Amino acid sequence: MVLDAQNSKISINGCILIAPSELVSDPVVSKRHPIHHMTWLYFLTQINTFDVFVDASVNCRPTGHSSFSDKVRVPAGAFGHAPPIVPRDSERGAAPWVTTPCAAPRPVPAVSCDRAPFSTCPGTMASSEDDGAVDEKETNNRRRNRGAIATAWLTFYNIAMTAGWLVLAITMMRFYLQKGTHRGLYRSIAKTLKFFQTAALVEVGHCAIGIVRTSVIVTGVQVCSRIFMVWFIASSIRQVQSEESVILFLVVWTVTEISRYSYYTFNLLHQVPYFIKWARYNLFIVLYPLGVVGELLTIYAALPIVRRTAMYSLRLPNKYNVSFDYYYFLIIAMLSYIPLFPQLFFHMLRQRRKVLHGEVIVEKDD
Ligand SMILES: CCCCCCCCCCCCC[C@@H](O)CC(=O)SCCNC(=O)CCNC(=O)[C@H](O)C(C)(C)COP(=O)(O)OP(=O)(O)OC[C@H]1O[C@@H](n2cnc3c(N)ncnc32)[C@H](O)[C@@H]1OP(=O)(O)O
Repeated sequence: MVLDAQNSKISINGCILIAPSELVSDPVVSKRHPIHHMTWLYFLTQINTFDVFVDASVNCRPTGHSSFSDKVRVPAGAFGHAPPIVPRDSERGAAPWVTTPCAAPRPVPAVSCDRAPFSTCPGTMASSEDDGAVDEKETNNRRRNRGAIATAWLTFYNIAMTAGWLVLAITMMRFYLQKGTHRGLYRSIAKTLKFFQTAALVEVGHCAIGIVRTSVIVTGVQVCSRIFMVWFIASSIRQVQSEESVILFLVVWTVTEISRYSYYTFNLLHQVPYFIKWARYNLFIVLYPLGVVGELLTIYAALPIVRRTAMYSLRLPNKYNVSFDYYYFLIIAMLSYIPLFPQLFFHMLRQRRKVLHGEVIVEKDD
């Protein structure tokens, strides 16, 4: 990929993306942040505000929309200091790319954001003469657009969750140091764990109302699978509580959540210590598989108990005339890790590339 700051061009895979002339002639675009505004332009395109032209004369891969059927990655470091914007699925326009130069670009609306009212919105363009001031203004715009109440709530939520998981970590360490065994450890933390893990349901709401830019589905799968582990396995089946696998996923979750929520907190305050960012976006590479192993081994250990006791199962005949076998449900739950876990893991790998390597990753829906 080639960035041509002077001519406001981004060339990806040999295809050159050119800004509509209105934007190129904008003094801010042409003099100050040409490439930065190309990012805006690019994403505005995703919400159908502009056309972006792909110069078909330049050795483009297959013409038409399919020329961008792969991922298009743009290193965000090239766009100045403003953080990259990744559009949510719903914002990716149906056919934003054109492969031949069009007629005049559509007029630029004053505010071009069609996102949820609290969301970060790339709607305004800075016009200050000073580079730093321009970036500052844009950062402030993003902050303002999320809304002070939403930011205050997220900060409170993340601090509370960091504190909760720290309490869990300290309780577990103290228990182990005092008793020298993991037996009984789960019971000592069960209430706190249930409270803080269940509170994570709020995060699905954050995504749904658009105050954080994460998919509801990804967050929903992650949070619900954890809640299921806590309420319907570890807390319901006492016999599994002393399994080593329970301790494995508890330790893994605790380390993950302390680094995750503290990262979010510092991120909201715009002061992230590097080691926290590093921990958030590297530890999961080891912790995620370990967590999955812990969870699966625990469910596996629960299977014979569930079969013996027929817990949470409904046998026919009954007044509802339905049958449900929790044993088979657990087997299906275990199998569902096969398609679902890779999705979460690769989502995190993409987040990692975005945050640590400054790549904006846009996946074409088609
Ligand atoms: C009911 C029957 C169930 C049957 C079972 C089904 C099985 C399914 C398989 C599931 C396997 C799960 C295994 C798992 O439980 C094991 C483990 O967790 S092991 C530990 C390792 N795990 C992890 O590291 C994942 C931890 N979880 C997460 O990271 C999130 O939940 C996840 C949704 C996976 C990813 O988070 P997100 O998409 O939000 O990524 P980022 O953290 O990079 O954030 C993106 C941007 O959003 C901002 N953000 C997000 N949340 C907040 C917040 N609370 N406050 C403020 N800001 C937030 C974040 O800052 C990013 O913003 P920006 O782009 O501006 O930087």
